[in-house]
Amino acid sequence: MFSTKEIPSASSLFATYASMTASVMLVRTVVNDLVPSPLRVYAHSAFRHFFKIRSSDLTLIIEDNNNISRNQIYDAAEVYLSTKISPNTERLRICKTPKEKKITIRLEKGEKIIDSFQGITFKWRFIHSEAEKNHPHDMYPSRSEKRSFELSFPKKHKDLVFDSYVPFILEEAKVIKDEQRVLRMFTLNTSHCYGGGGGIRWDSINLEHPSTFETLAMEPDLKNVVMEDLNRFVRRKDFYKRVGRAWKRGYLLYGPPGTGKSSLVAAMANYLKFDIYDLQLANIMRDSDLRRLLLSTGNRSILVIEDIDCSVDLPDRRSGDELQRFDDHFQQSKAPGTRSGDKAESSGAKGQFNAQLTLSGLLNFIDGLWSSCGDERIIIFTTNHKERLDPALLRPGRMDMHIHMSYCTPHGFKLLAANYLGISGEHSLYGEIESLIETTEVTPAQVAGELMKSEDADVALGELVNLLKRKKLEGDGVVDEAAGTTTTNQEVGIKKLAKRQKTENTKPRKYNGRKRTTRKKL
Ligand SMILES: Nc1ncnc2c1ncn2[C@@H]1O[C@H](COP(=O)(O)OP(=O)(O)OP(=O)(O)O)[C@@H](O)[C@H]1O
Ligand SMILES: [Mg+2]
Repeated sequence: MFSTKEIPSASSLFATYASMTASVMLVRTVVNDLVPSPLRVYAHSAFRHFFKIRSSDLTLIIEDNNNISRNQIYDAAEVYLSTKISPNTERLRICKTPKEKKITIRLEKGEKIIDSFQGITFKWRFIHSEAEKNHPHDMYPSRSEKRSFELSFPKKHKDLVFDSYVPFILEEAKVIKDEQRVLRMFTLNTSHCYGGGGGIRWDSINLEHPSTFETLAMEPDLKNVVMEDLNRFVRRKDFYKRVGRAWKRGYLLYGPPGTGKSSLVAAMANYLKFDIYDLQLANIMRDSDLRRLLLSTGNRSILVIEDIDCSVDLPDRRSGDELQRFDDHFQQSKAPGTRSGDKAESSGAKGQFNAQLTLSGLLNFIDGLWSSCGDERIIIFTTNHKERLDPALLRPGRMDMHIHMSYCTPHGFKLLAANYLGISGEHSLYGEIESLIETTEVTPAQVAGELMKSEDADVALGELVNLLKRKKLEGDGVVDEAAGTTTTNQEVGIKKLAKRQKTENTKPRKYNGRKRTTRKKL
């Protein structure tokens, strides 16, 4: 603190400043005259080198692209940092496109985020700048946006950042993106094909099937085996490459109608976050179409062919005349007044005329070109009649896993009761239901149907008891839905055994067009 007396006057301050400036200029003139220029420059830079204040931090610049392709680290950081927004953040950008499930949150320019990883603090800053691009031939300069992140951290952790932190962000972003990903369900659009211009092509809608492994009534051991198999498949990219196999896996789901085959396909898609391509072979007439369609499927997808036993006939290749007749027939069936969507009708027509599509052709293509041109492909066939399938489909290595979806068990029933009625513990009717289920072949779909009849657990379970008793009363037997006949338990056993023996002894007959009146879709 100065006393009033000690405060220097403005004129004395000016005089001091003027004399100092004069001295500095004098020294500079003397040095310039006496010291040669190169030596002067060297001395100057050496002085700056030794006396500059050094930062202990390293800053990495992560730009959004390198002018050719996107920078994966930038994209991952953008996703990762959107989960690290702190209460201090002042400006954010939000967006939601029709195809997105959730609102996307991104940082606004200049915003900072503090993150910590393995006890180390990382400072992130989002930079968004606009630069003018001046090309020699452009009359008007265009503006280009540059987005980047600055990542600052103590220099000594440089290796940790490259070896652990950045890979961690890439992995985390993948998980977050998978969670947010809206799955698509692709089906065939035939409206433009065969004379209508264009060709058969995939159309997609959001896949909003709610089936998951939690909601599936399946024996826990089987469920675990399937989930573990899927996990192993997705994490073994390097393995498949090393052993020279295409990164694909095939599943055959078989069992009576209403046992959850389609639900399992949806559960697998939801679990892996894979899109579904529902290939209705009945709509494909030419190998060339099939090839084009399969090649246009995306990676990380499940290709499903439902009811493989009835959707493909395997005739010998027929003459071109017959193919022409088929095309004519197809055009007629699309004429007004005909039921073009009738599955029985179209499969009958196909069985009669289709000459170009064969199951072995399909399998060869799937084994060959298609499987090797993409990554993370799953193919699933479903059938109610495994014994009717062509041996080519069942030969080792073609379908990696055969999954039998069977009738409801006491465990499956309890899971459905918990899901549909919210019963968490026991119920007075459980004992009776469980013993009835053990001795009656009832599908999970039938059980679910009864449980949906009332929100009142007592009423719904009462309905289920009635159904089970009715089934028992029908001659202590079961309804063999696949055959559409009622048989006794013993006969079912005998019939199954007979079928199996027949299958083992003889080549399965080619089954052409099993007709079903109702068709459940994914
Ligand atoms: N195992 C199951 N767990 C839970 N729900 C099931 C199960 N099986 C069937 N359901 C219920 O029954 C309905 C029909 O099942 P789904 O379509 O999966 O049977 P499916 O085996 O594919 O029959 P289909 O052979 O006729 O195609 C489903 O929407 C689901 O609500
Ligand atoms: Mg099905």
